[in-house]
Amino acid sequence: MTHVKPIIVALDFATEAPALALAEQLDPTRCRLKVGKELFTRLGPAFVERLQRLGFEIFLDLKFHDIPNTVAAACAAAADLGVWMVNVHASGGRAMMEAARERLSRYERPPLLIGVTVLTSLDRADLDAIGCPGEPPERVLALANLAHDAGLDGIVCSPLEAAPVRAALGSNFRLVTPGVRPAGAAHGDQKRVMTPAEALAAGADYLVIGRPITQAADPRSVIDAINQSCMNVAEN
Ligand SMILES: O=c1ccn([C@@H]2O[C@H](COP(=O)(O)O)[C@@H](O)[C@H]2O)c(=O)[nH]1
Repeated sequence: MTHVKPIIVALDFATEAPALALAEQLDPTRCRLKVGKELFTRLGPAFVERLQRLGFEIFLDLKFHDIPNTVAAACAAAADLGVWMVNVHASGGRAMMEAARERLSRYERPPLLIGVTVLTSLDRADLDAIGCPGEPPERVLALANLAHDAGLDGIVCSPLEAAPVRAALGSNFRLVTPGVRPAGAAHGDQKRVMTPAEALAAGADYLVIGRPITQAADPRSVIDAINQSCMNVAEN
């Protein structure tokens, strides 16, 4: 089987007009949308609902990281909004992730609950500097295991770690990968990067892609080209 609709477009905009203009150009059968901290802080739940009315499944990327009670309540707020996917920082700990899981289990159709491992903008030197020495894959695997044991549906990691996490945690654990760049695209602040086809071949389920699409002259053709490049990558 090949991947169905792997692209999640990161809708990182400062105002409503360009975000809505892009969403209205895109096809919900070809991609999902991600609403992150910038857009959500500016436009709030009403904008998420508007995107959902256009037919899009929404990944609400707010990366909750707080005490268990607070994170569980925030996840419930996301579920009430009807989003498709929500995330928490796995480094918030097992009790925090379990509290989120328990709270979402009260919903008939809860959003997918995903744990952020090591941000794709960090490399080994950055981990050293924040007092977490070691290679990113080592830390990603440890946090992936913790998220899995806490009952989460998957993790955010870079595609570079997809293969070892997939091998360790099996085919049902969702791997959501930012740090994806079509060949030749600028990496910007992303440090752990692969192309879309490489990411899927390594075991990623979803490709979170922002600037290469949102800043393109013709975002739809970039999405079509990425989907085309991924067509023959088999699921593993
Ligand atoms: O580790 C992470 C977690 C989240 N992100 C988010 O993904 C997109 C990537 O955007 P690009 O423009 O393709 O770099 C962005 O919204 C981040 O907040 C991430 O990059 N890495």
